[in-house]
Amino acid sequence: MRTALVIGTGLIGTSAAQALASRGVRVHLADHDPAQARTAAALGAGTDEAPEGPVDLCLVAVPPAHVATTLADAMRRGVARGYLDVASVKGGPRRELEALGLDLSPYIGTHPMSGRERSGPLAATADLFEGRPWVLTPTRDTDTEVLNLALELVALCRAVPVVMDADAHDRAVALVSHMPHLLSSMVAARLEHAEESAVRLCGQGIRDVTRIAGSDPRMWIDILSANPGPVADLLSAVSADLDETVRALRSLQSSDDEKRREGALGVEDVLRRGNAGQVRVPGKHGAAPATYETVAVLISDQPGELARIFADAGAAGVNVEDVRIEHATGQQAGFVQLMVQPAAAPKLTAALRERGWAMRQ
Ligand SMILES: NC(=O)C1=CN([C@@H]2O[C@H](COP(=O)(O)OP(=O)(O)OC[C@H]3O[C@@H](n4cnc5c(N)ncnc54)[C@H](O)[C@@H]3O)[C@@H](O)[C@H]2O)C=CC1
Ligand SMILES: O=C(O)C(=O)Cc1ccc(O)cc1
Repeated sequence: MRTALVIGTGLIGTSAAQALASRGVRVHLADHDPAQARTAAALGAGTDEAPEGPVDLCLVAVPPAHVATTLADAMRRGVARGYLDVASVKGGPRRELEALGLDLSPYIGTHPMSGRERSGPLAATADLFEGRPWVLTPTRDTDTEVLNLALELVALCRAVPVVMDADAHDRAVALVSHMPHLLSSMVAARLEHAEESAVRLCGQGIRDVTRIAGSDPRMWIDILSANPGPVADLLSAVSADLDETVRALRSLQSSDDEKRREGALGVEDVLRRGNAGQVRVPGKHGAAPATYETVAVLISDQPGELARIFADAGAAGVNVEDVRIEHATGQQAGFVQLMVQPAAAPKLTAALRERGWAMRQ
């Protein structure tokens, strides 16, 4: 692939454009808000000048409700040899395109399973998709040349291609993305009017559970509107679990020993089923869950501290597999938890200590 046009230069469009541009593809950037395309260009994602002739691949990265009209417009103008979108839902946009009566052989619906709770080009990073699944939903009618272009895009973004049927994809993401998103919002919503004295006790657990509740509601209304049935089915199963758990907790309040035993069994049941589900969540790069050792380093809230730690870990020859930041409430300091292979932990601890970092024992 030598040339590409990215329409919609927000988080996903700009991240993909940066990855392509960094690997030698000439990328053109377009957005209905020209300032977004200018910002993406300034971030090294390509040029905001229009291409002179058809490009190899047109990637549409606009909110789901605008995908079909944006694609239809681009296809009618003949801007590319192949057309992809990246929307978080796949069945609806395809049906909308079919209803518009277009030849869909040069189109594939795709979905990179990677993102963030922040929007816009300033949140983009060229490595956003590295090691993450990128779903492709070709059909019998898809042009082979376009499928090859899509696979090339996924490879250039260092993602892992996964081929699926569009409706099967929508049921799967209802389970692993859309239903969890709503639950995250519901947990976070309990904090809105909570006492400050309670909120200041927040630790890493609630940060993990509520991170995605910070996402743009306009985008999520679009996503959920295009997948309401599968999400409602899952939420109703969760609702049954909630009812059971409330009953169990009420039994635990009883003065009757037998009732309290029943209550404890009910609570244990949901916790154990949670354990069984949690171990199925793949680790980084879609591999089996890995057990890392955590090395915790004290940092002050100053610019460049994190970059220095990563540089020192790199100089010690240790690969940091994952990272978490634990802010100390009300202080200008916190701990960075570096997750590394267990065998590398003593080496990293020694190297960082030698370079003057304060380590948590
Ligand atoms: N946010 C995430 O974590 C993920 C999002 N997606 C999908 O990627 C797509 C883009 O999402 P984000 O990049 O997060 O959104 P974003 O809000 O960061 O960017 C969307 C961009 O599209 C532009 N836009 C809106 N309507 C347009 C139109 N009609 N023509 C041209 N440009 C238009 C906006 O100005 C904005 O720059 C969505 O379909 C979303 O479902 C897929 C995977 C992850
Ligand atoms: O922030 C995260 O961890 C996400 O999982 C973001 C995300 C949002 C929407 C998608 O369609 C895919 C991924």
